[in-house]
Amino acid sequence: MPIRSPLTAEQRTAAETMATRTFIVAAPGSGKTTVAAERFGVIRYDSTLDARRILALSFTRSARGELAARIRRRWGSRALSWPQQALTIDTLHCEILMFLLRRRVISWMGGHTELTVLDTWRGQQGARLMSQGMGYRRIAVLCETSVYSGSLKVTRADYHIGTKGDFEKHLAAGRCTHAEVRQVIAAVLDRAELRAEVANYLTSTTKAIIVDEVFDANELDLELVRLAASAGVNTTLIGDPWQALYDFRGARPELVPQLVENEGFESFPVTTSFRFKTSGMVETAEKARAGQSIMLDATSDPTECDVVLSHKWDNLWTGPACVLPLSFGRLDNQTDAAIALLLDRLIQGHFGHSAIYADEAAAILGLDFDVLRSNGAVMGSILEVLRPATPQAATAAITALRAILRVLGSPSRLRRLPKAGEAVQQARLLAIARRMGESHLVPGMTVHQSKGREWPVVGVRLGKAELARLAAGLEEHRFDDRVLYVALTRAERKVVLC
Ligand SMILES: Nc1ncnc2c1ncn2[C@@H]1O[C@H](COP(=O)(O)OP(=O)(O)OP(=O)(O)O)[C@@H](O)[C@H]1O
Repeated sequence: MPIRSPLTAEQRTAAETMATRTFIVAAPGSGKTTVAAERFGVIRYDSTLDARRILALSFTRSARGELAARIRRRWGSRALSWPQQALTIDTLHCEILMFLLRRRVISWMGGHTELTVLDTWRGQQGARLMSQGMGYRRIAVLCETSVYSGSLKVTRADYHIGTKGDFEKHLAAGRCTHAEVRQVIAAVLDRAELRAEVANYLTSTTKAIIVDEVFDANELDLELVRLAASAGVNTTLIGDPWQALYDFRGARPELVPQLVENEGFESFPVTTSFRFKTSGMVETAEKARAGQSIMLDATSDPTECDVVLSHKWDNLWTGPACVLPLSFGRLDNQTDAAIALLLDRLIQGHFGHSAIYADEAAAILGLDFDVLRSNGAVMGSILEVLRPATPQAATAAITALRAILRVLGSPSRLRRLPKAGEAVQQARLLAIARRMGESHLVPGMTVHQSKGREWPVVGVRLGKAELARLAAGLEEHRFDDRVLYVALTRAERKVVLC
């Protein structure tokens, strides 16, 4: 077994407690993920003979990946061998739903017991971008013990299915998204007899759950945690209320203290931060948490930064040309996807890893990402077309891009977009071209993407309103302030304005 890392007394107490309901609250860089990984092994390798799994849970794929990597690094690769698992909570929802279907506790349209669960309806038959006030979207409802289709007013812009026929065709084919899974699980947890089935499933399969970043949990996630804890599953919750960022997933950080109190969790604060290596950073992080005014210095040389962060992707693209953002953001059409793949080629060349959403872009275009990668020279040749950074070069590049994707096997025919759409794509290509002339590029990403990570020097691109919030003093209950807080606390040595 690998040698144990030197944990502080606080960290060790939290990781090794015999308590069965454990709540670990910790500041940035104080070792939340370190303690989560440690506790996983402490419970996994304790002396009790128990064949049930230890389940490490987080809320996004990247956070799950980071937690799994830390567990393996600390305890060796066998630490996560079957039945032990590190999952996103959405995957746990799917697992529970399919258990209920297989056991015929509830039934799905068409009698399916295995489902294809998509991230989004986007690209599926009948799906369109619907925003608030655009009528009703279809949802999954549970009547008695059968899943049917129902409807609900659109309250948040997203790709939804509005017509009953299209929606039911998907359900009858055993196809849904995580949203429908959550709708059904929420209905299941509302019914005592079905809730008891879930409790039985959890206690028979799972000895302990360790939930990292618990302040990103939504109401349903917390209800599942409550059920697991009250059913006797050893439950550890770890997080920092200042770092709750998943509002779009319905995160309800304010409900966590209530759950902790009502269910009798024992609290273990972990206070020493190992991230901050300079007195300046210690002071900045302390002031931010205390709601005191913060003034950041602007850098005259952004290449001194190891990363540049911003709330929104657009804000990174309008910044210095030496900052290469890892994405343009959400992919709304096939041309967006094509340009994301071109950006991926540039990012691969510079940083040796993928652009964010590159695999999603390949999927939208019906391309095999690995085949695309092995044809990297083709994308490289389009970047060369773009290099002069003129409008003519951008037009030539986009024309070549559309033609080449067909050659690479994309079944999609990338049509010209309406004039305004084409102008956006031209501007994006020119923004890529401008970066190609830079000798030193710094990666740019959103604060959401930076969560859980750290760099020596962090640049932040802030607007007037954000600077005003920093000057006024941050408040934990304000979502935008928490985004700023996470951005500031990614730096080990220095955080500067870019
Ligand atoms: N006891 C320790 N001794 C030395 N270094 C430590 C110790 N505990 C954690 N670290 C280091 O501190 C850094 C932050 O740890 P970790 O990522 O676990 O913190 P975190 O609280 O999860 O961070 P975040 O607030 O970003 O989510 C890592 O580089 C980790 O290796």
